[in-house]
Amino acid sequence: MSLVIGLTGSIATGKSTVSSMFTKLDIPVIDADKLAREVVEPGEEAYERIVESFGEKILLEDRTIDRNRLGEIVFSNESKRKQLNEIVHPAIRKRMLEQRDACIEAGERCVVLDIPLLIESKLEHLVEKILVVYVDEKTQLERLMARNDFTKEEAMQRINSQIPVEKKAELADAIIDNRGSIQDSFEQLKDILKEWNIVERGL
Ligand SMILES: CC(C)(COP(=O)(O)OP(=O)(O)OC[C@H]1O[C@@H](n2cnc3c(N)ncnc32)[C@H](O)[C@@H]1O)[C@@H](O)C(=O)NCCC(=O)NCCS
Ligand SMILES: Nc1ncnc2c1ncn2[C@@H]1O[C@H](COP(=O)(O)OP(=O)(O)OP(=O)(O)O)[C@@H](O)[C@H]1O
Repeated sequence: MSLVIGLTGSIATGKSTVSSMFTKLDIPVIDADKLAREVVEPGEEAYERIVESFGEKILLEDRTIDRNRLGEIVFSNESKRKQLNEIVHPAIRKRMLEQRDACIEAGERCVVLDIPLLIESKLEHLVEKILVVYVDEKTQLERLMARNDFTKEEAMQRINSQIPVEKKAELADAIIDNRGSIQDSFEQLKDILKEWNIVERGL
C-alpha cells in the first residue's frame, strides 16, 4: 500500500525546498505548479480558453503565455483569478490523479502531491496525510520578495490570495517549521517520515 502525502503551505513558505528533499529520499513527487505550466502550453484546451477569456495581450511574441502579465492581472483581481482557476484547475487535477494512480500501481511505498492550493481548493480527500511547510509571515514576505524580485505590494497581493499558513497548519497531520536552516527542515522531514514508517529509523 502506498501512502499519499499532500505537501502544502502558502506561497514561498518552502514547499519546493521540501519537495526536493523527498526526491533526495527517492520518494516520487507530483508537482501541481509544474502541471499548471504543462496544461497551458500552446495547443492545450486550457491555453485556448485562457486566450479567449483574457485576450491576446497575455501572450508573448512566440504566442506562449506571458506568466508575469497574467499574474499581474489575476493577483490584483479576485474574479479574474477565479476565472483562471476554473479553466486550469480541472486539467491539473486530471493529470495529477493519473500520475498519482500510476505511482500507486507501480507499488511506490509513498507518493507526494505538492499542491499549493490543497486547502483552498478543498482537495484534502485526495491525500491521506497533510504535511504543511510553515514560516511566519515576515519570513514569507522577505523570502518571496527576494526570490521573485517583487515589491512589498506585489508580494502581499500574492500572500493575501491564499489562506494564511497558520490556518493551514491547524489542519495538518505534521508541520515542518522552515524558519531555520534547510538542514534543520530536512531533519524534521526525516523524523516525520520515520513516524509514518516511510523511512527507516536509522536514517
Ligand atoms: C498566475 C500564473 C500565470 C503566474 O505564474 P508564475 O510563473 O508567476 O507563478 P507560479 O505558477 O510559479 O506560481 C507561484 C506560486 O503562486 C501561487 N499561486 C499560483 N496560482 C495561484 C492562484 N490561482 N491562487 C493563489 N495562489 C496561486 C502558488 O503558491 C504558486 O506556488 C500561474 O500561477 C497560474 O497559471 N496560476 C493558476 C494555476 C494555479 O492555481 N496554480 C497553483 C496551484 S496548482
Ligand atoms: N530554510 C530556508 N532558509 C533560507 N531560505 C529558504 C529556506 N527554505 C526556502 N528558502 C528560500 O525561500 C524561497 C521560497 O522557497 P520555495 O521556493 O521552496 O517556496 P514554495 O513554497 O515552493 O513557493 P511557491 O508557493 O511560490 O511555489 C526560495 O528562494 C528558497 O530558496
